[in-house]
Amino acid sequence: MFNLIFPGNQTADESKRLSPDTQAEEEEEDDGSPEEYVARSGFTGSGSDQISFSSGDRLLVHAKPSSQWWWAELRGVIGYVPAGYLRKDAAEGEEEEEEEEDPWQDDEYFGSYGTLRLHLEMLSDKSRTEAYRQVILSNCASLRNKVVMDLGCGTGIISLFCAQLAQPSVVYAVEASSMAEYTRQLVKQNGCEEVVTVLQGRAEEIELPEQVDVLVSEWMGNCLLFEFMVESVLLARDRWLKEGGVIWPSSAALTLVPCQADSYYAEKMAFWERPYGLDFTPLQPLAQQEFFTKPKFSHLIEPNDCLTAPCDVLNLDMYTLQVQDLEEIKGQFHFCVEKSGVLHGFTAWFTVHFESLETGGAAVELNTGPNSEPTHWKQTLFMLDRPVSVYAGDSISGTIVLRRNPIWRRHMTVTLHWNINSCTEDTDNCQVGTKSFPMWR
Ligand SMILES: N=C(N)NCC[C@H]1O[C@@H](n2cnc3c(N)ncnc32)[C@H](O)[C@@H]1O
Repeated sequence: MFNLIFPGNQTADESKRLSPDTQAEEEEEDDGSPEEYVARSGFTGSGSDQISFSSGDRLLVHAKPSSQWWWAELRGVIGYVPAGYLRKDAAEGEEEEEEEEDPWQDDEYFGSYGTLRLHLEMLSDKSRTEAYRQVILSNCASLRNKVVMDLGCGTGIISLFCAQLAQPSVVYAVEASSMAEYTRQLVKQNGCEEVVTVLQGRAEEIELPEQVDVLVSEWMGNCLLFEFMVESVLLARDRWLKEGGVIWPSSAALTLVPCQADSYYAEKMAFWERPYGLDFTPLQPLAQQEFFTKPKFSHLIEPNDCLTAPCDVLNLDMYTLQVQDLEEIKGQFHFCVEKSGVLHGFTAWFTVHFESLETGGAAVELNTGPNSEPTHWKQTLFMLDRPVSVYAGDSISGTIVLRRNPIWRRHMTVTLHWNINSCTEDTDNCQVGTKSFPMWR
């Protein structure tokens, strides 16, 4: 898991990592006059306060209330625009060599996997790590003499499980970060060098000496797709997986549920109502913008926060999924409210399945939802701008769209559209809502 750009609720030690907030502070102090920016790519605004633009449009930026959303003007229309879609327009004659930032942000990304913090977090996650161990254990007989690729092996834990619990002919452990040199030491330290070969490099670029029978990877990010490491897995599948080979995980599902989030709402919004007997409610619009614009990663939803039964909104088949499918993935949902309560938002989590190498063998499942052992991913909470009371029998239906950022290739925007239909016959009130959540650019 990797927090490329930290959400508003980042912890103190994470705040020192480069994030747009830091970049915004580093930009020269502006003198308040609007600045001209050029759109790197087109954007379709959602809601009344965002403006749409096309690639190449010149926008006048009047204010930068946050690192994610700026207040800008285009052809007389003013509204919020996503800062990541804009680049400064070089002044006339000024030779501004704008250092084009890597859209994959690989320096930060692989740089952070070169330290132990994230590997310790992943290895300390027993649910995650034991699930992969169970996959190897339950397929140990079929893995005999097989050629395996472990994509993004990190410290090599999956490769070591393969060598320790089964007898594959070889495991190619591919790792792009500097952790690879330590992974080699761990392989040797555990007497697995006969079976495990560590290759340092990006999976898309390294050369394997042969095709593989099994491609295994732990690629899942927050809300399943964040980091978009899945693209590397699909490219490796197409290039290195034998016809009839097995990919682990074999499938992935994203699950959604309408939920209450009383304590989070109280902590970030209700707090301003009467702090120390004073009325701080004029700050609530700021709180909404700052705390509810982005999803909340690592949210732990209690089962009784769920207002309905959850619903799988996306199902990905790792054998047929194509890289271009990742640009925009749509899902639908229909929930029946089981108990009256307050709809503060929606919570998402994922489940992956590992099919058995033996025909008819049992699949292994890794479920990161509230009814399973917690994992380091926990769940992802999408807070609505305003809570809505809902009643048993109401229905909540709508769509979820995961739209990959056309510029920052590890990021996406999650857009929710919902209709709340009251069940009481005498009122035909149907509340409609929509909100887009940048993750993170
Ligand atoms: N969300 C996750 N599971 N992240 C695990 C990412 C692990 O895979 C490594 N990794 C990610 N993408 C790649 C890639 N294309 N090639 C090789 N290693 C990769 C990364 O350095 C880290 O050790």
